[in-house]
Amino acid sequence: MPRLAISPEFPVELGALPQPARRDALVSVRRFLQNSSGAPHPERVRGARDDRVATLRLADRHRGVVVRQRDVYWLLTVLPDADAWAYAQRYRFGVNPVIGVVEVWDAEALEQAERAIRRSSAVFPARLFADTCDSDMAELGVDHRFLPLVRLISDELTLEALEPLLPVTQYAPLAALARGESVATAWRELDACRPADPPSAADPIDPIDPDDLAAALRRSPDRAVFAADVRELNHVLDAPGWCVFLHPPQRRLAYRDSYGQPVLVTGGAGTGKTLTALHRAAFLARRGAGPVLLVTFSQGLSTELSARLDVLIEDGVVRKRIEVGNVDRLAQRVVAEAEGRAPVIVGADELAGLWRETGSGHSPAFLLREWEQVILAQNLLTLDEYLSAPRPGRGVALPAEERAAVWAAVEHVTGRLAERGKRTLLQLAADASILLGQTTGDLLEEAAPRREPYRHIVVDEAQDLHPAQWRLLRAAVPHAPDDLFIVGDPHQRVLDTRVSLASVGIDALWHRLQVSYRLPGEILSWGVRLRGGGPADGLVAGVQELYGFRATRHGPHPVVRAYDSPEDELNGLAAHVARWISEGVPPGEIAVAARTADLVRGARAALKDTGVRVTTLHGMKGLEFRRVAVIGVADGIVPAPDSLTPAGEDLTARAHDLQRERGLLYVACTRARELLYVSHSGRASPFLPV
Ligand SMILES: Nc1ncnc2c1ncn2[C@@H]1O[C@H](COP(=O)(O)OP(=O)(O)OP(=O)(O)O)[C@@H](O)[C@H]1O
Repeated sequence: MPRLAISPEFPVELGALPQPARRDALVSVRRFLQNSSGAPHPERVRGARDDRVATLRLADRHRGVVVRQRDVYWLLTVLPDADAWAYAQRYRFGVNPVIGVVEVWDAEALEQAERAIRRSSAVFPARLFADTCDSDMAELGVDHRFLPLVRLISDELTLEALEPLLPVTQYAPLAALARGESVATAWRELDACRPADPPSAADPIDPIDPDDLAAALRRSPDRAVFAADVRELNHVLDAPGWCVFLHPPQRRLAYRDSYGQPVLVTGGAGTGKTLTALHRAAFLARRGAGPVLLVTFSQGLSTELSARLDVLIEDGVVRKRIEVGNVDRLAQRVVAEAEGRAPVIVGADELAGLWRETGSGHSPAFLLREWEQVILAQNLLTLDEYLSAPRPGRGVALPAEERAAVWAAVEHVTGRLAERGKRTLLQLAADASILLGQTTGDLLEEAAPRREPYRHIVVDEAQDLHPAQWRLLRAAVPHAPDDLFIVGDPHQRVLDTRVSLASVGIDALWHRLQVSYRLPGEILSWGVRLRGGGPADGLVAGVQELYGFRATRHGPHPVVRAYDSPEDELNGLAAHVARWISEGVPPGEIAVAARTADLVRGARAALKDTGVRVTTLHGMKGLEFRRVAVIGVADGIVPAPDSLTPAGEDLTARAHDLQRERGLLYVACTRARELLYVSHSGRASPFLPV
């Protein structure tokens, strides 16, 4: 019986075939797997650069391309006959001698490039890799057949031009050397291409045989998934690619056997943080050590994540072990269970009224911020604690007598809330963490009943959680291996909270994802300029840069359109969206976002009956679409003037507000997988890159 491995491209190419070719190809692949009668035979390809390559006739005028070694067949693609033969002749396949994963070479294009490089090397004597000796090259896994060409490369641009023709395992270490990095750094670039942790002395694996393609395929789950039977084959072919083929850094993080301490994964927009979190939750649930909570920002996002888990996890019993929700819901449940009834949350207007009653001389917004960002954030319980507490992020010094007045105001408000039986959401989180932190039963009894409701918590969109919410999460899971797996991006913060995990008692191991698989380079670099490219704080101690954040493909540049009036702008939007739909983009893959509710209403009216999603900038968080339009990106709208602290009141707070508004626009603009359209009428928002 043949052993069949499927590449990530195959299900995509199969899905793109017209019927009935698609149906016939599917039947042929099943027959091939089962070796049943009528199964296609491998046919050699004349002129193939790799003599292990063959084609399988899968449907009328359509062929699959396979690489064969012994009984293993790696099914790469399915194409019309002529294209399949051309594909089969073009590529060769190898094994990285250092990390043992498969390598795909665009051999035909490389031969052409080699001729050009030889010609230019006769003219330009410079050699980019003159300082790296052959043994270092071997240590970096540089292919011995490729090395003579590497030696002729004269500059970085030539190397960059070769990137699409080379396996990433060859390009990444060479690119690091070309940037002037050390051999050790270049080796780390290669190491990052491993889909699993390197073998340890305690757990050695078979040594790497560069001729053993089948073993290399088993080490390359991002390039090949083995299907043992028709059920597994159907899963690989039917499930979305993200369920089956994780990129190596994502897989390493999601499927590490165990972490001895909490883990934090940060990364730019579209680097696969949410996917990694979903796979980690699925992995932990399959292991079955106890209930898993997957926490995200909003109710809307948790519905989205729930639906994706349903797709990812086929086994209903495993799926049931994961609860998806947001922190507010968790807090509500814990408090409701303890108090026997649902807690009542105070409305924003009522709360502002209570602050006004205090007559403290500060605005309700100032008092609320002081309460949430200083007092609740640090869990300050007495005036003395408050008097001596630092006030990070607050630009106006508060002398002792003013602090006493603020404290009195807070006591007034909390007192009135208590009388009315109401709380804010942050108070609720604080109450819930206290309830979970209380010991129960006899303290002398060794096996006191545990209060933590979960064995594992996985957190998505972590950048916007408040310290009170972190304390609740910490209290909801016991200190044990694999307790907390946290993903987030401080550059996408849309709330005021800036908390380092260490400050809330979470000592996390920090990993980074750097490659955006969502964004084309053009949207990514425009977005980085919009975001300011500068560092952001939060989650880790100190700041994080966007440096190193990169894309894997190209696309159109973002379109920025200026209109004379808001009416023209809406007409322009309607015309663009109509064109996109006429180009065949499904309306569900288009989103329109704006800063204000008025603009959202206007856009909804202009796009009535199109089926396109229209939402606020906040509503775009965590989502993804093929095409995105962000409208009303004008001065006076973005940043929203009434969300900014007056400069006269607190300059630092104002600077933070501006960062938050910038982050919000950045989040909305980085939802586009394919095309981004931004418009304004009147003067452009000061955030837009020039
Ligand atoms: N392994 C993968 N297979 C297929 N697609 C992927 C993979 N990794 C990332 N992508 C693409 O990138 C997108 C981004 O993934 P994900 O939503 O997990 O990123 P993120 O880092 O959480 O993004 P953000 O922070 O911007 O919300 C996916 O929806 C998908 O289009």
